[in-house]
Amino acid sequence: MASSISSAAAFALIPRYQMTKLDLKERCFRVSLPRPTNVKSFPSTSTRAVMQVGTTVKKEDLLGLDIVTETELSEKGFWGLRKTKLVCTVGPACCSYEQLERLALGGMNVARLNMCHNTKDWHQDVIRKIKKLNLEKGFCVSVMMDTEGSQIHVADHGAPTSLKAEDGSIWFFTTEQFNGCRPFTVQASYEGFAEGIKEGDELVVDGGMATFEVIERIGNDLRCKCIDPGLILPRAKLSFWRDGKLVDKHDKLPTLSTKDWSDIEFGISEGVDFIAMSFVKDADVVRHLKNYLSTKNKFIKVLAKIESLESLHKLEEIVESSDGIMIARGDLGVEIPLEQIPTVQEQIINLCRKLNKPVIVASQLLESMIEYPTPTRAEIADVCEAVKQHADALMLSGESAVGCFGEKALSVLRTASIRMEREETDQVPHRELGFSAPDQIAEEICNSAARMANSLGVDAVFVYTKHGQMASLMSRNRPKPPVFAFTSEKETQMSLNLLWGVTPVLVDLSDDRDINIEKTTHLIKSKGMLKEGDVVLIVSDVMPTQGARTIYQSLQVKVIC
Ligand SMILES: Nc1ncnc2c1ncn2[C@@H]1O[C@H](COP(=O)(O)OP(=O)(O)OP(=O)(O)O)[C@@H](O)[C@H]1O
Ligand SMILES: CC(=O)C(=O)O
Ligand SMILES: [K+]
Ligand SMILES: [Mg+2]
Repeated sequence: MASSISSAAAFALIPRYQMTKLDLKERCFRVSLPRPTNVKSFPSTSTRAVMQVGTTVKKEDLLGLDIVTETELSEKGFWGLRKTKLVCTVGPACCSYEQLERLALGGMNVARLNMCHNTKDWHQDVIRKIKKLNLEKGFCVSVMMDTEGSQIHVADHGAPTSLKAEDGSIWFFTTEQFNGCRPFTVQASYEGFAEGIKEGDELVVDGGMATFEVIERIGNDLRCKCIDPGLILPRAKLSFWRDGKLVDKHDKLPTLSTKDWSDIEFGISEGVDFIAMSFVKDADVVRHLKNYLSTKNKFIKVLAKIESLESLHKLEEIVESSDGIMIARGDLGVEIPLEQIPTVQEQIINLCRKLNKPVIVASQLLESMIEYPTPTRAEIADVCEAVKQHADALMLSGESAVGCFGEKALSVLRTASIRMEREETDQVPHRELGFSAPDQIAEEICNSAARMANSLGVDAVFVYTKHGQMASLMSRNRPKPPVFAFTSEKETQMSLNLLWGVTPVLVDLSDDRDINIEKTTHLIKSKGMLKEGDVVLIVSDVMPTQGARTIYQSLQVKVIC
């Protein structure tokens, strides 16, 4: 894009902080330019990527950097890198090798597989395609498995795609299994769904898509009258309300069902990077899964999904016990009033910043793009608000899984989040996001490092890390320059894919900090990504095995020569 507009016009469009960089460094075409207003928004991924679908890369060309970052760096320089990470749900609309490749090129950092849908064979096929793309084409896309969990929903029984409930119509909600369609009858997924439910309670479909009043309970079944007409979609979620309060039924349901455990075994054997646990109730269940994984594959990260009222009551312990959080606004909106979601989202993100856990904002970010090629203005505002609130990652659900414009939706997420990141960097002075206790050396180093990186205007931060701890502490502080996290652990590289502003780089690190710095600087310089006079801030948690020095976490500023 830089070459398509004159340098004078380009200069006028560069935000303030980038102008400073230009003055200092005279590198106008290495600076990424914001989109001018007269250019059509949201280009398709295929027109912007230099790396074309179908190209195979030579391994020795990669330097442990993934191909998408390398292309972006060579086009736009350090300051042009996107920082917010993007998660795409894979479904029938994007599961071929070519479609997955296009999503990877479009910036997908993590592919999510929802075990609620489709067969194990289908999921296995997708996981293997992603791993093949990583291996053969130089991508670095992590795989997240999302458990089905136990929830009460309309069973999949091959009925028409949706049922229409008219005002005053009488419906029968049953647990009896049947195939096909029975008039005015809905099959519920869970045997005990009517337990404890009384006449006069309200049955709400999908958080308000339609509402019924319970008029009679007959054994396990309910006879209900529609009091707010609407649609009952396949797998619609069912919740009960009494006197304006949710009747909580999750306490009777296991967080990990027998099917979930079998899916987890499958995920372990297929080598997924993240397991997102649906309907987490408390920290115990998160610890239980983490303990189990520690005996099988300790590198798999456990993400707790916040999607029930109960999880909000135990938020702090859940965040603390997990490796990261997903704000699953779809189901959360079934359990709390919709108008509370923006505030709850902000509170969860703040807590994740405080406890240093990556957080994904999920569901309905660009819902209208399932059907339409452009997003609504409100959707863009939602995406920007999530970035502003300091989310690490944004997620596409139906938009990519079943939507007609999945690749475009990804491009919209990318463009909107980059724009918001720039405005934030430009306008907001450095804010202390990291908290640290007096004895937390690593935290204190990273808090200071972020402050220094911003005030010195360094070109990049290099972190040398074994398990990603220092990289996450740097990311938490939202430094303005990009963070390159060098690690020799493949698993660490994959888990860093969810961290805001962190580009993981796989290299063979030694225990000697100086050798590591020398080697990686040389590699990056040889690719033309660093030049003489560039300033790099260096943070390391790679511990020397010999020598008497005990302070192994270190901070250093280096001018490239
Ligand atoms: N693997 C898949 N196969 C078929 N359809 C899928 C698949 N994954 C997602 N979908 C479709 O995409 C839609 C949105 O996907 P997503 O998994 O985000 O939503 P969800 O089912 O509401 O999530 P959750 O059940 O975790 O709350 C689903 O309703 C489903 O129709
Ligand atoms: C993503 C998810 O599970 C939800 O929004 O409910
Ligand atoms: K799920
Ligand atoms: Mg959910």
